[in-house]
Amino acid sequence: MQKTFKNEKILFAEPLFQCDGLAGFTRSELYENAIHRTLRINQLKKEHNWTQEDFDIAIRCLNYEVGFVIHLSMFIPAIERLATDDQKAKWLPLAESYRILGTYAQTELGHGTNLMALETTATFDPRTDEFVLRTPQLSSMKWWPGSLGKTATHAIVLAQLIIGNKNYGMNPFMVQLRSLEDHMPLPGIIVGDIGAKLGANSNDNGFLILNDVRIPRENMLARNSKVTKDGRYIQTSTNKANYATMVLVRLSIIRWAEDTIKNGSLIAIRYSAVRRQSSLQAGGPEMQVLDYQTQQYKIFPSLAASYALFFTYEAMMKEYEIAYAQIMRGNNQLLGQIHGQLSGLKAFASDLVTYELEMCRRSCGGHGYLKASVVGETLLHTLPLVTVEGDNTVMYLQCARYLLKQIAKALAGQDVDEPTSYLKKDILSYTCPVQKGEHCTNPNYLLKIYTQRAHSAIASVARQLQFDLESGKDQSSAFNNNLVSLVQAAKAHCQLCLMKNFVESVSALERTCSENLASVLRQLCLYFGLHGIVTASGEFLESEAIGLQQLEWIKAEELKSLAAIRPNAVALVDAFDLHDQTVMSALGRYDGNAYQHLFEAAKREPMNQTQVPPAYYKYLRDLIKGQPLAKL
Ligand SMILES: CC(C)(COP(=O)(O)OP(=O)(O)OC[C@H]1O[C@@H](n2cnc3c(N)ncnc32)[C@H](O)[C@@H]1OP(=O)(O)O)[C@@H](O)C(=O)NCCC(=O)NCCSC(=O)/C=C/CC(=O)O
Ligand SMILES: Cc1cc2nc3c(=O)[nH]c(=O)nc-3n(C[C@H](O)[C@H](O)[C@H](O)COP(=O)(O)OP(=O)(O)OC[C@H]3O[C@@H](n4cnc5c(N)ncnc54)[C@H](O)[C@@H]3O)c2cc1C
Repeated sequence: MQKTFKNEKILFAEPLFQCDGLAGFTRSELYENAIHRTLRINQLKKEHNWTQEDFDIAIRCLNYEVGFVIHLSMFIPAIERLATDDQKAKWLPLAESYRILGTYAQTELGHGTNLMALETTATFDPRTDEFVLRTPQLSSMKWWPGSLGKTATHAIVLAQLIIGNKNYGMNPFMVQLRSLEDHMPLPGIIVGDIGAKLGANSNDNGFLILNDVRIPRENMLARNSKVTKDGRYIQTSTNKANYATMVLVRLSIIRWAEDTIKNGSLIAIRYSAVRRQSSLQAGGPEMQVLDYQTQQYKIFPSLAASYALFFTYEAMMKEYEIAYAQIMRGNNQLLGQIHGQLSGLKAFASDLVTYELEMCRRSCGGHGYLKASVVGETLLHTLPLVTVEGDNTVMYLQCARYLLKQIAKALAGQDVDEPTSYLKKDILSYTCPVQKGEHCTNPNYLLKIYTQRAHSAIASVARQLQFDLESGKDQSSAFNNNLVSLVQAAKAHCQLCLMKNFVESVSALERTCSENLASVLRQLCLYFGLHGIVTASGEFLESEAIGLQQLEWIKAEELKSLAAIRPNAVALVDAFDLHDQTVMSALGRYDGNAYQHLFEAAKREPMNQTQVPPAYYKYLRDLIKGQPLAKL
């Protein structure tokens, strides 16, 4: 699955990268440990001539538990996408050599989703050929950017550009925050950490107040628009090109989601293989819990999702590279498609994995509630994905907006983008391909069912919107009246994309891999398709993509699939080729000795470093000896 990291032994030979879940670390220790890790990986890269891909895989091996991730995942990519060639020549060498450490400061205390309403301003001062940056009120302060609190020396600040008394919308500005001499905040800069979070506490997400901070005109990243010395605003590309960095990160979130669900399903399946509990035969031997149908029903979806997201990421990476190669040459033809696709898939992938990770955690029983199992930690670390780079609901709506435009083109007989080509079909000519039970074992038949359900959902909400508009509702009321259906249509399209990528990828692999492997992957793909229909059966029935008889056959086939996957379940997670130090779970170790590793982890617990706790001397001793307690 993940390209085997040939340098794994080098990485995990070092104690720095062996922290078993980093249990007991304070926030400051987590923060320091993360920075230390990033810089040590950078040294290893130089010492062993690693490629940038090796460096990136090393960070993934550590579950991104490293320092200044934003510098690498957003600050540098933003310079690459938003700066002119001259600006790149100035800023990229500094950023790539860590001479400056950056963040992407867009979200404010009062606004994260609605970029048009961001309050930070950058006012052009022609007298001094500078921009004056200001966060005018409490709600304007930048709030959330990663590494902003204590690390970043620079920020790409997204601000409303003001020239004279005209607002030219959100534009990117390079702002130095801290001295490169003593790391103190510069004049006019108030910056700090926003406080402890549910997870990812090694990251110093921060706040930033800008009090009339002056920067030179050339600090406006000007690939897509610039201001001349005499104060003229010149737009050289669509202003949405300034959103480019977010599109890239939405793509990387699909990869992040894939990585986390692989960890979760590996822990749950390996533990379920070694855990024996109860028996179905009175007096019989205790069963591996992995043999209970309900346990398989709970955790095989995460296994299938791991492979589905792997194939979808690979497909979307190719789609993204084609789109951005064109966009960087000034051809924005694919901008809407890649934005619509990645908005929806980022939301769908993060929704899917946060749900399935909790199922993986629950399937580990009590031990799933221990930090040492790491599956709970993985969930906490994954939760932000439903919010970062765009709240999922808002992202689904962006995807739905794209789908509405595509179906309008299809109905007008115009060309549509490849990902929505199914909208050109005559929705009324559909006949469910599953006409008898055994037809449920054909993933291509299931794909036709997914296609009809998505087409029907998009067509239905488009019709309802049209009806609302024709009955006199204004645009925004008609939209708000149908937001739930729009989200539903976007989810249907995204689920179709995952199924399509899974079916097509397995079909391509069949031509080169062994029949044994092909049959295992076909089985997993079939299961993914069946399970997806069962869990959204209402929508599949409503769209008439299937009838009740088909649903009955599909549910029966899904349960049969569980038994078919069971013999290969452990091998399928071993195939992720994840090092124990990557998974870091006492329950998911390759050697299967869960109880021993749990006990080792308990022994490392700081509270166990002394036999008698300090609280005994303060409170318990007198209590136990019946002595009168001093006033507390
Ligand atoms: C919700 C958004 C997209 C609304 O944007 P807005 O400017 O208000 O435009 P419209 O919805 O009216 O759309 C206009 C037009 O622009 C197209 N478009 C929108 N976004 C993009 C894009 N990214 N790329 C290309 N094109 C885009 C849209 O399709 C419309 O096209 P038409 O042809 O139909 O006119 C916007 O407000 C938004 O993106 N909000 C989410 C904010 C966000 O994602 N923040 C992330 C901050 S960084 C972060 O979270 C980092 C986390 C670090 C970590 O991961 O740990
Ligand atoms: C861990 C973490 C790291 C982050 N890192 C960064 C960073 O490095 N840089 C940065 O700039 N930002 C960062 N962010 C901020 C993040 O991008 C925002 O939180 C995100 O864009 C959501 O915006 P919001 O928080 O304002 O939520 P809101 O938009 O206020 O959402 C609140 C609710 O309102 C709903 N809602 C909002 N608008 C609409 C609408 N139009 N239609 C329907 N419903 C709507 C949402 O669905 C949600 O349910 C980070 C956030 C987190 C959690």
